Amino acid sequence: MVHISSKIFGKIKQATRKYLRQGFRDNLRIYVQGGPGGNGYPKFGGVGGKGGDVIGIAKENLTLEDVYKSNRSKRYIAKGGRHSTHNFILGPPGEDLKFELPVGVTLVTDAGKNLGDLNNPDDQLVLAKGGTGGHSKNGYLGTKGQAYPVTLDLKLIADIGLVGFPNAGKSTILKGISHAKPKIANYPFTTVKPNIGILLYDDNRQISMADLPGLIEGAHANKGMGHKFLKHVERTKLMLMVADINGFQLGPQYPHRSCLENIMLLIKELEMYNKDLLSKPAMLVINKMDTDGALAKFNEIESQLKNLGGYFSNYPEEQRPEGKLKFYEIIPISAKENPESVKLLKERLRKIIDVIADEKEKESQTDVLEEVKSSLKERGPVLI
Ligand SMILES: Nc1nc2c(ncn2[C@@H]2O[C@H](COP(=O)(O)OP(=O)(O)OP(=O)(O)O)[C@@H](O)[C@H]2O)c(=O)[nH]1
Repeated sequence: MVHISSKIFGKIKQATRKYLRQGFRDNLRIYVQGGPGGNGYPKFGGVGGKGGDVIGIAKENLTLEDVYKSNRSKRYIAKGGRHSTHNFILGPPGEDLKFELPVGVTLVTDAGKNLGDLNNPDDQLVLAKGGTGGHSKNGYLGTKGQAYPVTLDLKLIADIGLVGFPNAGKSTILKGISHAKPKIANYPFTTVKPNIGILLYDDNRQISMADLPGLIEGAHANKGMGHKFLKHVERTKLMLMVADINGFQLGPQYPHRSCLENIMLLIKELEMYNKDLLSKPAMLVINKMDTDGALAKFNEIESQLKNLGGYFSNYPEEQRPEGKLKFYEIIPISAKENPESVKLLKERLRKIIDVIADEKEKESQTDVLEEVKSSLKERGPVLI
């Protein structure tokens, strides 16, 4: 998309968002090393103690900045196992090194091996295993523990992620929809905290919504930055795409793009990052319906909105997305001037999130059923 956008928008001066200037840390590279195993004691067939493991434990309300500040050396080295001696034939194991990490981190080694995710509080993950103790089968020499640099990559976990070009009204929607006293989620994103809101419903149901502003803006403004934020969309249950009915123009020197063109660019942007994003549940909001001529514009494009594929086919291949993004619903609103429309949006979001949850539930039930069926096929009685 970077190149597509630059074709369309030309070279764009970087616009830095406030929280980007504040230096929000969403990844951190550390070094982990399991403790070495202790040596065995050949004379008595003694076994050396196992080296300690390095273990990460997920904790809420923690940021990667906190992790960094608590250990600026960024080295996590577990204790070695003790050697076997004539007093301790079985050498005592080395102590594990446990430390806390924010909920939502993925841990990847430099070689690209994914060690796993910490998605829920108190989840634990062994980042580096300690070495085994020396014994008769390994010449009584303890082995080294695993050791490598690991990158902690923090992904936002929210039910809904707002996706859109700058100025479309994402922040206004977030503020309006979680208005009164917006409950700011307990997410470990100190610097982006104001961009995550909770939608509270009468029955106390809560749905979290994240404004991911750097997302698209960054993708076309400078290489990498937009993609850096696009990763947060991956974990949301629903993408809420927001487009201004009047379209978007980055500045007087750039061409004006219509609402439909913006939608196409956004979809292409998502596709270029990860085409799997297009199979995520999505909903489209057309904002600023209070502005002059908005209703006429909406009526004009309504049929095309329902058949985006047909509309995109008017554009050259390199500009239009290859895949399709299916919107559950398309809702025109005015985030600023029409609280009723925002209320309606809030209700529809609840419905859709519930439908998605039901579908997931059915899927997991089908999975279990399939598992049971296949295990019966292998081991169960043959029914004649
Ligand atoms: N007329 C009108 N203006 C709106 C509406 N919603 C938002 N705005 C205005 O549009 C401008 C941009 O709104 P934001 O909510 O900051 O948009 P955003 O998508 O978060 O923009 P970035 O922060 O640049 O990503 C502000 O001046 C808002 O007051 C609307 O429904 N109608």
